[in-house]
Amino acid sequence: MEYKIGYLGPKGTFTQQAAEQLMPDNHQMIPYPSIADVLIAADEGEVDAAVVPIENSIEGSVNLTVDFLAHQVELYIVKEVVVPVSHSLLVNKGVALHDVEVVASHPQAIAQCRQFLREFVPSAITETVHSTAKAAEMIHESKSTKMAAIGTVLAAEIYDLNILAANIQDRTNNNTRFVLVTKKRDELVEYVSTPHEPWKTSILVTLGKDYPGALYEVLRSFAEEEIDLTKIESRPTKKQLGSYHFFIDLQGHIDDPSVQRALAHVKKTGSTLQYLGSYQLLTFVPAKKSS
Ligand SMILES: O=C(O)C(=O)Cc1ccccc1
Repeated sequence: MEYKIGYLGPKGTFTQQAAEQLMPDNHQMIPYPSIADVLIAADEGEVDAAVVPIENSIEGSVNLTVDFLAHQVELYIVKEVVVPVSHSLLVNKGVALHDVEVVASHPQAIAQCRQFLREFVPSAITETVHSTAKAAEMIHESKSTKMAAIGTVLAAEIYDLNILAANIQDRTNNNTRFVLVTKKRDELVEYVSTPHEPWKTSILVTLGKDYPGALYEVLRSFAEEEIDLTKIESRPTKKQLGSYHFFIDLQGHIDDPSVQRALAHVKKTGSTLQYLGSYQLLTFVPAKKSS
């Protein structure tokens, strides 16, 4: 089966590298200019699935992705991969560090390299664009002698740029979680899942009404079933100030009896549940260095 897979483009993003690992066979890989565009494309059936970043070990959730999954589209996570992210500072040939007046990239990439920027290009201003590779493409096309991009080594090759500095992220341990999301949940889960690997489930819980211990009751439902939570994050419901819902990742499959019992209990407390998918983790395989 050949699928159409949308990813946050253009060519040379970290997301493309994640997409190629998540869907390694011969699929049609289609770059989209923003996270919103690729999620809408998957929601409207223009592609079979989309790959987007969802969480970073330094900066936390990619809010745009998380909020889109909650409010804007009906898509399910069917697989995740954690990619070690190493950023490079990319410029047109002949440009030196002291020439750099503007540093462009995805906001998370800029945020992950703050210390480097403050130390080495303290007077440069930053410009945020939809992806790291978009910044690289922009610099190549504009032939700018004042701009640098933060991006991948792959983008340096594709857009014919020099790497002024490598590994510029503030922490060496910089990992990003990417997810494969789709409307064709059952078909794609079957395609990407492997036997004997553990499952995770993502849900969104909205408290029914606010009372002392409401969240505690929700958490107790999982504790009683001895279900391990791997993430809990509150995000505004966007309805009024101070109103939140909770993104919860838990260990187990939605069909596990203990998960079913816990979720039934959550519902009994008056909370509503949105299922975001049960999926497995793909182990990332670093690309072999070309010699
Ligand atoms: O995939 C990319 O290249 C992006 O622009 C998103 C991103 C930014 C920073 C870390 C990982 C992914």
